[in-house]
Amino acid sequence: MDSVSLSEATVMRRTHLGFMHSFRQPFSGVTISPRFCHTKGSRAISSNVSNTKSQYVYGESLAATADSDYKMNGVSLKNRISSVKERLLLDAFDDEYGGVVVDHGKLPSNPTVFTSMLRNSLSDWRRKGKKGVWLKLPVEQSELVPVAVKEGFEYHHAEKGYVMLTYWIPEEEPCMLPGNASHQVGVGGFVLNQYKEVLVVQEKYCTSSNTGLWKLPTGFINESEEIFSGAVREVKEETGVDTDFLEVIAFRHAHNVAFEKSDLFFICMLKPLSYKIIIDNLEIKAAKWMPLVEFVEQPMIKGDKMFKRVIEICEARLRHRYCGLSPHRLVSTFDGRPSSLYYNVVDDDPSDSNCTAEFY
Ligand SMILES: NC(=O)c1ccc[n+]([C@@H]2O[C@H](COP(=O)([O-])OP(=O)(O)OC[C@H]3O[C@@H](n4cnc5c(N)ncnc54)[C@H](O)[C@@H]3O)[C@@H](O)[C@H]2O)c1
Repeated sequence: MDSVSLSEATVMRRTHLGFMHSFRQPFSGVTISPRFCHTKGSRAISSNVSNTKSQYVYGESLAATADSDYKMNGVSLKNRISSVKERLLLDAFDDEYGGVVVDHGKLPSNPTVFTSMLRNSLSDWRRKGKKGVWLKLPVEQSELVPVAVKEGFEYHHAEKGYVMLTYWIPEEEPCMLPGNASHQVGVGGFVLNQYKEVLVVQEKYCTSSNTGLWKLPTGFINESEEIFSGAVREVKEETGVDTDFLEVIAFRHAHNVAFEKSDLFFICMLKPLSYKIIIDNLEIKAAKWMPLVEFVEQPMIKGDKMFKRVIEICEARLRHRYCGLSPHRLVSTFDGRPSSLYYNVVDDDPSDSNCTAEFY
């Protein structure tokens, strides 16, 4: 109990006595800590209040009194009572699907208090017909995870700083909560210079069958990063070469790639803006400009259906016989978010087409 705050201790004792029973205790018999009674914009109930007004009790009879907006020391008792009751429930926001999102910034630190508040909240949400519950538990409060799991919550996803758990309340309806993100998103840069040389790397860590292979620079895009800027960043990080994004030439969709996750791999055509190579020693063993014909002749590229096809597509693009997808920034009124729509030719506006863009 040493890390339990006064307010949490109060909740714990109530829990022990029984929820409604403790509510029926007269003011004089209940220790109310200033923090427990504190509401936004009003002062805490002081101990002399409880002595003076000891005839008023929690529960239905007090609620009746509170409804008439009885005042103690000039402060509305009605507000105070609802504040005390709310403190026994977890703070949560409604979501647009009839569910609730628990405010992780206001979680109690003590697992016993959390157990009680979670149970009360689940009953309350069930009574109100709520559906899905989202509970984000920060890593600093990881001791609350087993409590939530014991109450029936399931893991949804985790990041470095938290684990997200969910609970589906309606027993008669199938769970409609969406699953965790199902894909990782990768990018590869096809960068060609004026001598028809392609920018290639040898990876430091790769399967034995790929040892010695000269390949396109590849990597993963970061959270909230655009495909076009992720490709430019990856090429810069691995080779030191600055580029301009031109087009998405093709993308590959594969499954069960990393811990059962699927993989979207966008092959991007980039225009070189610099030529000097400075490799990233952590990831890359070597990098160079390699004649395209030599690159294609590598047995691993020649024998790989996907890479062979990718090179064919890139060559067709060089001859203006093929057109990739270029990003167009727009805001959709559907969700109000700025986003990138990738497309190629717009028939009635040839200037919008990127098929004429040069590569170097
Ligand atoms: N590498 C290829 O030859 C190749 C071929 C086809 C498609 N792709 C696509 O390229 C995209 C990126 O793949 P990639 O092969 O460049 O990524 P990768 O697996 O090489 O990972 C990128 C970097 O992340 C780090 N990393 C990844 N997993 C790690 C781990 N378990 N421990 C420590 N460090 C780790 C390493 O620094 C690594 O260089 C994917 O979409 C993939 O499908 C790559």
